[in-house]
Amino acid sequence: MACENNLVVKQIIDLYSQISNLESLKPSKNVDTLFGQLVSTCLPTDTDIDVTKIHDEKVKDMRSHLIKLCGEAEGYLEQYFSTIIGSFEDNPLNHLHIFPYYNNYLKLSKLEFDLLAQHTSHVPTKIAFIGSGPMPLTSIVLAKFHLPNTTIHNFDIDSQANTLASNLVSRDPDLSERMIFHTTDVLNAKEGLDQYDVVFLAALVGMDKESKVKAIEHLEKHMAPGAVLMLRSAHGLRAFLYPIVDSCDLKGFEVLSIFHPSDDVVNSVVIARKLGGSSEAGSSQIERCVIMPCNCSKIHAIMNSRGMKKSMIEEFSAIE
Ligand SMILES: C[S@@+](CC[C@H](N)C(=O)[O-])C[C@H]1O[C@@H](n2cnc3c(N)ncnc32)[C@H](O)[C@@H]1O
Repeated sequence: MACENNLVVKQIIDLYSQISNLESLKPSKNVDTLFGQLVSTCLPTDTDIDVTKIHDEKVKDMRSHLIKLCGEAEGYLEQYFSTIIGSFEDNPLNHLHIFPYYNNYLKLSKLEFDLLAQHTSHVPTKIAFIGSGPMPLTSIVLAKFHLPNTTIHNFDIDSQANTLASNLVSRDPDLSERMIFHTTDVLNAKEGLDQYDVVFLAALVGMDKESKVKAIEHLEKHMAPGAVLMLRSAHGLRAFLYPIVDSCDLKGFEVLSIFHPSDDVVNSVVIARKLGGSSEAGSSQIERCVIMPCNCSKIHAIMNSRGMKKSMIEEFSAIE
């Protein structure tokens, strides 16, 4: 059945028309309800919906506009809660649980940390997070719970986002030292990008394929050979909320793995390594993988050891 006739897609189109008619995307009962319904409509993973196979131009245009609306609303939501949490007299980091999606970030950051640990042999000393936002929860969770000796440089195009974010960590004796903020468009960040062991690229940096690839190409040009790039993508219905990063978008990188969660962590995670690193073994595999066509991935459906429902992990290796 054509995807656009799918009942769930029809529900998404209906929610899109309500959201796109909203006066404002700033948090309110109505905005929260609509986006809550949208997220829960897009969460199920037991569908065979592949947005890349949608041919109806209207649905394709709807999807690209909906992704932008979601990004705008996410920015307002972070701004709103960062202002509230930052206004506490004591350490604002004691109140992060007030943010409605805090638990999702705890799970997403743990997932990203686990993938990082699986593919790197040493603890990163310096990480860059591109698109950190007014609520830099990924950086905060990584620094607080997983990487106690790592410095995280947060880059955001929006100076107000950085003002709110640095206020959040300013009264924390540890993170006020290890969280640094830079206001710049990623495309203008050149010097120094080669000093990071790991670079994260937020889902909202590059809201369409063209700008996402532009950001990736820029990072490929300035990152150190062998450094790791962590990106966020989307799979199935969740690709109505966030842009997809394909292995083909990552020229100059070895794609190590793509993880599609099946719980309420919305984003898929992509981990890649910039070519030209030192490990011999890796380089031979790197060449094979980069030269191989995009479908060089083998999809393994695995029962996740943590008892989650079947998740999807794509390990990249040369086709036998
Ligand atoms: C809302 S945050 C989401 C990230 C989330 N706070 C986290 O911890 O994973 C995404 C941020 O990306 C920033 N952004 C978008 N495009 C960018 C660009 N080209 N360069 C730098 N930052 C960008 C936006 O200003 C926004 O604050």
